[in-house]
Amino acid sequence: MGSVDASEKTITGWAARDTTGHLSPYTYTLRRTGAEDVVLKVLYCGICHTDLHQTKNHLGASKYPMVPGHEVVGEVVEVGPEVSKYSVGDVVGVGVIVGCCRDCRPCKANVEQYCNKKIWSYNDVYTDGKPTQGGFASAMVVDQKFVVKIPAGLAPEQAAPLLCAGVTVYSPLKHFGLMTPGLRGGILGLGGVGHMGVKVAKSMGHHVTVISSSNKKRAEAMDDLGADAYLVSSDEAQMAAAMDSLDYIIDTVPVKHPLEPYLALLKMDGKLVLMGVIAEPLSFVSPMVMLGRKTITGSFIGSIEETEEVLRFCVEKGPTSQIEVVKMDYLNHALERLERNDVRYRFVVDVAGSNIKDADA
Ligand SMILES: NC(=O)C1=CN([C@@H]2O[C@H](COP(=O)(O)OP(=O)(O)OC[C@H]3O[C@@H](n4cnc5c(N)ncnc54)[C@H](OP(=O)(O)O)[C@@H]3O)[C@@H](O)[C@H]2O)C=CC1
Ligand SMILES: O=C/C=C/c1ccc(O)c(O)c1
Ligand SMILES: [Zn+2]
Ligand SMILES: [Zn+2]
Repeated sequence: MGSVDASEKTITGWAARDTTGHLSPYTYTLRRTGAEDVVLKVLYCGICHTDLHQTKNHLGASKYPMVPGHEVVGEVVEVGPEVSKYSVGDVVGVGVIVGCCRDCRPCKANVEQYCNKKIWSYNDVYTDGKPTQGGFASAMVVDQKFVVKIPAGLAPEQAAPLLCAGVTVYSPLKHFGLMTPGLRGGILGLGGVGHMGVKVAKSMGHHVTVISSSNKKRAEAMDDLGADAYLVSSDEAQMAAAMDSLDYIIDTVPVKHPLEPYLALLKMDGKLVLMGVIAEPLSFVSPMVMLGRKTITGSFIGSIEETEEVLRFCVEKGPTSQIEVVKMDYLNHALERLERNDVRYRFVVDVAGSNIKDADA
């Protein structure tokens, strides 16, 4: 049993106000702690490309002011009276989803990320009618169902990228039966999600080929991340030599791009798993999938269960995220660098170390 603070907390987050995506301090109130709510002091929050899509309204549904951030690691500072899973002082994580209906087929199958009534951790409306706000803030209040424990052996800043990027690659590999050692995988786009793809797939015993838009990341991919091969997508000779060689490709490119060059890399029955959030039609001619019985599919983050699993997997098998830790006053600069593909490979904001001044403090 925990104690409930009956007052609303006034806190500060960094919010985008319009489609420029520029973030600045914003004061708002958190809901009163409900029976099953966990209040966390945010320690670290990773910056995902989705934060850019949302703050800049790439998907056309952004609502402002918007405090982004969905790779949140925090310390529990208060729990509601019916919280059984967490206690004050626990280090916990929150990802993309903070609510679901609990009654539909996906919810009953514990794949709540596919619930049509899911509630996003920001840019959405909570059950009390208030906007949800994310992790670039001093604190969050989250229902315990959408909170995961950060296991011992994982540094909090290291854990942050696993809560979106990590589980986003783990979930389809598991769901599509692609965890068998010896498989040959491709990672298209070596950014935040892509680099976790290399690390997780290597830890599963796969032969991993990075497919990148330039040669700039070759040495790092091979020497630091452990990739086995590296292709530059514009190099026709390299791409032709690699035809019919991959069991799957995890495609993380965040902008419109042709699919056919990558379908050609797949073996018979190979799978192209789309991850990038792209609000424009992508195209391919049907023989590219028919002649080889290939699959184009997609996958959306992972469930809470899979998030707990990927955290354990990383502790047991050892893959770590490669991060650049920055303070909150670097957030806009970090987003600009992310937009111009200048990060190796995930920014993580040291929120607690940034001395955010809350009105209540
Ligand atoms: N499906 C899901 O559940 C999830 C989807 N996403 C989405 O996945 C995509 C990737 O996210 P994330 O890894 O954080 O993004 P990053 O920006 O960190 O990485 C994207 C990578 O794609 C490549 N790329 C090719 N063309 C471009 C371009 N024009 N601009 C930028 N990058 C380009 C780059 O790799 P290289 O230099 O090797 O070419 C780049 O590093 C985003 O659309 C994001 O919204 C993210 C998380 C979960
Ligand atoms: O970063 C995680 C979110 C991914 C995402 C996938 C699909 C979609 O329509 C989104 O708005 C976000
Ligand atoms: Zn994300
Ligand atoms: Zn549901």
